[in-house]
Amino acid sequence: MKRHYLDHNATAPIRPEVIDLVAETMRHDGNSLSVHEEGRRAHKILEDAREQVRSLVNAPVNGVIFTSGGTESIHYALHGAMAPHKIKRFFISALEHTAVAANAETTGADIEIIPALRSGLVDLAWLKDRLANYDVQRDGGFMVCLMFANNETGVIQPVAEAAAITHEADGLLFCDAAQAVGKVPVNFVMSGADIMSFTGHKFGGPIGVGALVAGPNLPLEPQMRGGGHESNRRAGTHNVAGIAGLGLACESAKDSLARADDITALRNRMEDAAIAAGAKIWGASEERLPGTLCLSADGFPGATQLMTMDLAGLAISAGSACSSGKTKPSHVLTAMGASEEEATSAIRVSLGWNSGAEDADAFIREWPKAYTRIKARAA
Ligand SMILES: Cc1ncc(COP(=O)(O)O)c(C=O)c1O
Repeated sequence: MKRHYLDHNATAPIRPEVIDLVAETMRHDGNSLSVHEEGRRAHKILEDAREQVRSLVNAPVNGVIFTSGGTESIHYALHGAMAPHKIKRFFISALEHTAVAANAETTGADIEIIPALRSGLVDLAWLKDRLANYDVQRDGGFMVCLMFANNETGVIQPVAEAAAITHEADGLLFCDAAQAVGKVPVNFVMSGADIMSFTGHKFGGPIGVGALVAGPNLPLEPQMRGGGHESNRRAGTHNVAGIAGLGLACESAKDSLARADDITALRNRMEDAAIAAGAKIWGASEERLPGTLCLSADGFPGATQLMTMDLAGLAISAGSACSSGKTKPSHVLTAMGASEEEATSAIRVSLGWNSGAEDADAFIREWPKAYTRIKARAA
């Protein structure tokens, strides 16, 4: 049976040209700190990849630090800011990936959750009100954490506005752009974020390689210490092949950005079919990632939907699968005001760089049929 992969937000298939480059680079791997020819070649590969990353997200010169992925970048951003910026409090949007709150908790700083609106946007009015009473001299430094786009609903967040509110009160803004880079235009400078993170495997790069982007003059305490890699900012022998793959994925992603309207049209076709069958869509009133569809289907548990679609040849996800690997009710939908029934009957369908009409058609053929069957059984 032909499989249809509709779970790009969990991880996207790696691009074939990236596999070729990673394999080729591994054959000649050198240590980028070695001064011999092999080392110099590795160094050049890294710096070329850094330029490719910089160009995709408009990062400042010397503003890209390579890491092992999104989770490490989040850890680095939060823990690395603690001492230099005397952080005493994190304001974390209720929509963030679990890695953000989990890493903030281990810093020992206080945490406040910024509520979400039913639309899937963060509640900026809440943040504005809260920061009007915040005094950095009295209360200590703070960081606001707001993702670029949500992994479950795809809703694009008002990062630039949040950054302006944050800076007005002398805080730092960290933006987890893991789901946005390579899918929609991301411009670090225009976003207003002080620190941004992303990961290669969400848009066709290799798993296990990502980046932290920050102005070169923003003090951040290194979290991995040892060798002098990444200009003493992140120790450990470089994953040269993986980084070369990340660079190429950034280059190739420019084509996917050009396909965004096509991907949106495919998503909208699936969405219309789901609505016609009785589904409720999350985040539909806001600007979303082109390929992301999050729906609830009363009486059709997410785990059952996942298994039914899997048997029909479609890979989708249910609940917070992206972050937990489990199908517990999504904290994102719950924060948006979903009832328990709505949250437990939610699934996420996500398209990406290699999705085509046949993938959307498979969903349109299989999902409404399955839901109609479930409803008929319950009647
Ligand atoms: C929004 C978001 N942030 C961070 C991550 C973690 O990235 P990584 O899997 O590279 O550690 C993910 C994906 O799991 C994500 O969706």
